[in-house]
Amino acid sequence: MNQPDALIATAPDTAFAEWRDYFALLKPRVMILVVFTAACAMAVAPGTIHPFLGFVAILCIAVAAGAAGALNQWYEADIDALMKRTASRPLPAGKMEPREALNFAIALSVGSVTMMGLATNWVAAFWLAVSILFYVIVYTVWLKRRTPQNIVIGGAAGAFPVIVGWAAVAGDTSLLPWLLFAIIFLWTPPHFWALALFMEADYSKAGVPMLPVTHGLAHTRKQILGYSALLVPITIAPAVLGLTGWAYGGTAVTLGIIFLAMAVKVARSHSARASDMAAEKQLFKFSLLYLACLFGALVADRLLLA
Ligand code: HEM
Ligand SMILES: CC(C)=CCC/C(C)=C/CC/C(C)=C/COP(=O)(O)OP(=O)(O)O
Repeated sequence: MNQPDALIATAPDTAFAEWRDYFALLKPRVMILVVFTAACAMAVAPGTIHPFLGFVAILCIAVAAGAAGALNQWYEADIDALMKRTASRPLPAGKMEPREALNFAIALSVGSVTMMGLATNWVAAFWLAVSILFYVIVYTVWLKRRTPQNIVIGGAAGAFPVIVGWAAVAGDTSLLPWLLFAIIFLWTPPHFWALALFMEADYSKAGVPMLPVTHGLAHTRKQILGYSALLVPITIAPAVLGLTGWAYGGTAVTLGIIFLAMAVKVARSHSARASDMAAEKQLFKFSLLYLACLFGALVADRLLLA
């Protein structure tokens, strides 16, 4: 092959980004649980919303979460290119021009916030804008490359959507939605650090100061247990305060015992190789099921009481 032919064969094809690439830019798998928690908050919020407007509100939260994920990928294509888990994303893989991704993400951000304001109310639209800005500016631009506390503070981004969902129906916020916010806020460190333990090599290679990279595996395991111990009482608080029934409370206690048992197993583990980290992988997977079941129970509890 002469030189120009070789270039054509290996150069990334950014001319024709496909719909699949745009879809991948939205981090759709993570979005599902974010949207689910927000939809559950909508279901238990006081007030009524027309089913069509409720659907539009959920769509706006999904689009905003996707837009924030796209802005995140636009900003950190350099580190995504260095990590095995993220190297095949559309930007590091050269399937899309950065400018295309940025325009797409800005259009979706502005569109979703505006649509939320028009379809529901501007309190919900305000918190939706805060969610996007928190994920992009506070987490991605400001904290991610600077401090291992990045996900503790930045984790609020993933907790705001429940406030958005609640406000879309109720028009304002109250104690219960802020407790739901606190649940996701405290859940995020065990969720993410369990994964970061077995992905430590990737983050270390990319120079991202995640806790296992900066403070080691043993310290991270202790922090996971500490945050889990804070999380479980907060999940039970809505029932204790009489804001939910005991169907939710009982589920929170049961799930909490399982979550704590798994976190203890992680804290006791000494594995240094990702391939030996069964307890960490189990906790990461369970963290997803845990949050889904907890929010599902919140809705089921409300239906039982109705
Ligand atoms: C700052 C906060 C958070 C960080 C840094 C974080 C980080 C991560 C990372 C790195 C992954 C692996 C993604 C992949 O390889 O595809 C992941 C997976 C996941 N996260 Fe989080 N996460 C955070 C908050 C949340 C929140 C708030 C939710 C939902 C409420 C969530 C839901 C999920 C889900 C559902 C997956 C599995 C995706 C899959 O199956 O590929 N995350 N998270
Ligand atoms: C409504 C709205 C704006 C919601 C956004 C909230 C949201 C999805 C928060 C979760 C944050 C998240 C997926 C971080 C992934 O970390 P990372 O970006 O460091 O992961 P990566 O290494 O996979 O890129």
